[in-house]
Amino acid sequence: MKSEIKKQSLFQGPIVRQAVIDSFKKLNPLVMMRNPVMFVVEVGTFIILLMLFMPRYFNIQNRGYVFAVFIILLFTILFANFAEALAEGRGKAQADSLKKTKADTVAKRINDKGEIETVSSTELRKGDIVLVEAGDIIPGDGEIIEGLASIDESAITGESAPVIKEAGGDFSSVTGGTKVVSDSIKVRITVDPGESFLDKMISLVEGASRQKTPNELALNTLLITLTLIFLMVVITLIPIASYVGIKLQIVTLIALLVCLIPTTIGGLLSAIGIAGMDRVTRFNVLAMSGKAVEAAGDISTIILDKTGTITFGNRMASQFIPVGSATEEEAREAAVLSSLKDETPEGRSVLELAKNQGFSIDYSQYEQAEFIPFAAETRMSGMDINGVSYRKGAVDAIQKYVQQLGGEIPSDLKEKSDQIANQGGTPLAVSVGKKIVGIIYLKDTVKPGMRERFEELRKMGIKTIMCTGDNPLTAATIAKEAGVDDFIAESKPEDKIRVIREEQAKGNLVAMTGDGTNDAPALAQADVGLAMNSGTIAAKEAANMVDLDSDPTKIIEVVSIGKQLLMTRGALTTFSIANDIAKYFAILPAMFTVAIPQMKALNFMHLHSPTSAILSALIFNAIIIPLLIPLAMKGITYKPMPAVKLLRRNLLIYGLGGVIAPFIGIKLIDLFVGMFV
Ligand SMILES: Nc1ncnc2c1ncn2[C@@H]1O[C@H](COP(=O)(O)OP(=O)(O)OP(=O)(O)O)[C@@H](O)[C@H]1O
Ligand SMILES: [K+]
Ligand SMILES: [Mg+2]
Repeated sequence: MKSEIKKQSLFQGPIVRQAVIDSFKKLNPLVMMRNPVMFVVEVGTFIILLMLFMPRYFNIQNRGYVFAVFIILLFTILFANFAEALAEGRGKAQADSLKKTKADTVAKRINDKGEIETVSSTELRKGDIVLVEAGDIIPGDGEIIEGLASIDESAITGESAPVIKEAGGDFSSVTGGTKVVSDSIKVRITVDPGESFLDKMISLVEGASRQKTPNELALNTLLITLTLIFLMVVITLIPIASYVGIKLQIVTLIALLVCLIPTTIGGLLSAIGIAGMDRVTRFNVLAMSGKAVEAAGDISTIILDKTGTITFGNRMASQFIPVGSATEEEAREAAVLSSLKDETPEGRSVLELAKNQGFSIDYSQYEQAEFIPFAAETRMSGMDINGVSYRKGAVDAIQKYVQQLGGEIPSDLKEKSDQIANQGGTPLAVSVGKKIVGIIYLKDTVKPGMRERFEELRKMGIKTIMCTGDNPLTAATIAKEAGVDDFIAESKPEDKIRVIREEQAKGNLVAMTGDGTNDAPALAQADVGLAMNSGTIAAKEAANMVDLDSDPTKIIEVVSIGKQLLMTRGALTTFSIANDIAKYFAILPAMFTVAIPQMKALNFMHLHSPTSAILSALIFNAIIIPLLIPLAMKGITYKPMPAVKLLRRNLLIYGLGGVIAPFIGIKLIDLFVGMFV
């Protein structure tokens, strides 16, 4: 587990240089149009440029003043462009290093005749089977169909410790570009060229597929409305001014407009969003959309599965316990027979334990048998031979199964399975025909630190629900040990979806973490579906986030980042609008004092001269954007506390701060500008 963020300086040389170049490229009006507030500034700047070229036509006397306004406005736009380019640049740098991983590799494809032919990885198609041996790079995304290998996934996760992947179960998916360190596996390729995980990851961090989120769209509408209102305010000033006998200069009106419209948030808005996505990536979580990250900031319930999420998930058989009149030998033999072709880790661990206990078996006897693979629906697995059925599975499932066949339930079954469940283990009942002969004790352990992590979530006001296919006693024991708020036992895949839908119906946003194919529908239904990279392909496709480190508690960081993103955007919007109001008081008196001496009373800032006042307000308006870039990119620090308290705190800092800051800032700038004008 590693959840500390990868540290990286905000202003790295090459990224900054590229961002400066991009700031100019983004002056293209077609690009600028996507940001209506800054587009208005650009139009104003262009009009002023025309005035500079045709001073006589516009009757310009003070060309120096006009030129100064032009330069300041140009920089206002460039600063906003720089913020966005800088945020984008960090993702592009990461994409470049991923592209290096994506170089073509040689694949050993197995053809219909079972022969191996060497082809380029780019020729592989969905459904192809390849052999990957120790030292080979896995040529494409796929699922292991045979074998077990340790795999170095550092090219994608940055984590150097190899991970074990094996056929069957929840740890069977492999990613193209990673390397087999030991053993050999057969992999069925599951994607066509260009659709691989790495391709998706590159386009994601590059921001190529970035779209405005619902929150951003809503805020944009607000900003456009404000801009239109202020445009009207400024236009109505013209008749008012001429009524009192002042002819307002167009330059001054444009300057006033730019000061009033929310340029600060308009300039930083997209940088905030991009940086939020980038922060998630830095935690080794791939978010498929900004919408998912924002939703994470608002969730109130998290559904987690037990095995592999809260516990380590290497459920290993540790004991065969006979029940009823059966002996331990009978229980062991039945357990083995029900697991002969069970490819899940649980199934293999049964064979392993029996072997270690000195049990041996003649496999050739069972070639005719019909195998029943494990299914989350039935919660059983086994085999049928010569009319006898061998089954193992969840105790309640096996009980129902033998009762249907007319069998009896041994009197000691409940006591013995409860004992295992009370210790947090999973009991699997084993049956031969309609007789239950024993119990397999599957051991699993809760991951360390879970209790603290769930406590953190509780402080954020988020409820945790553990959803497991396991029996209620085991579930209760693990739930208590891990400290989740609630649990649901014996749940099938559709039960997980039902729980999520019920929460959503109450108006709550729900997050779900999972790794298995049986989790896929629920991952898709949840507002935030976080799949483990170690998990199955179905789970990863259904989810809208993938954790490369396969650490389910990462959801906590994702939630924090989501909250931070929403808070940062809210705080800077508040600051920006509060700011604009203050600028009004700097500029308006300056415009009118010449004609109406009484307006002097409003000039409590005692700015040097009307021209200096306007220029100072404009300069403040411009430089506040780069000054706030670090805050926009790093985000406001989030500490778990109730939402109301948080809101009050932020309003105080950014609302009040936003009103006060410009008075101080403009006054200081005026002291300097006043020396020249
Ligand atoms: N290989 C197997 N053969 C028979 N029964 C199994 C096997 N593996 C698990 N079971 C039983 O089926 C139940 C459900 O298993 P499953 O892996 O689907 O759980 P789940 O819904 O993913 O929940 P969790 O992963 O939190 O335990 C288990 O609790 C166990 O009783
Ligand atoms: K402004
Ligand atoms: Mg599971």
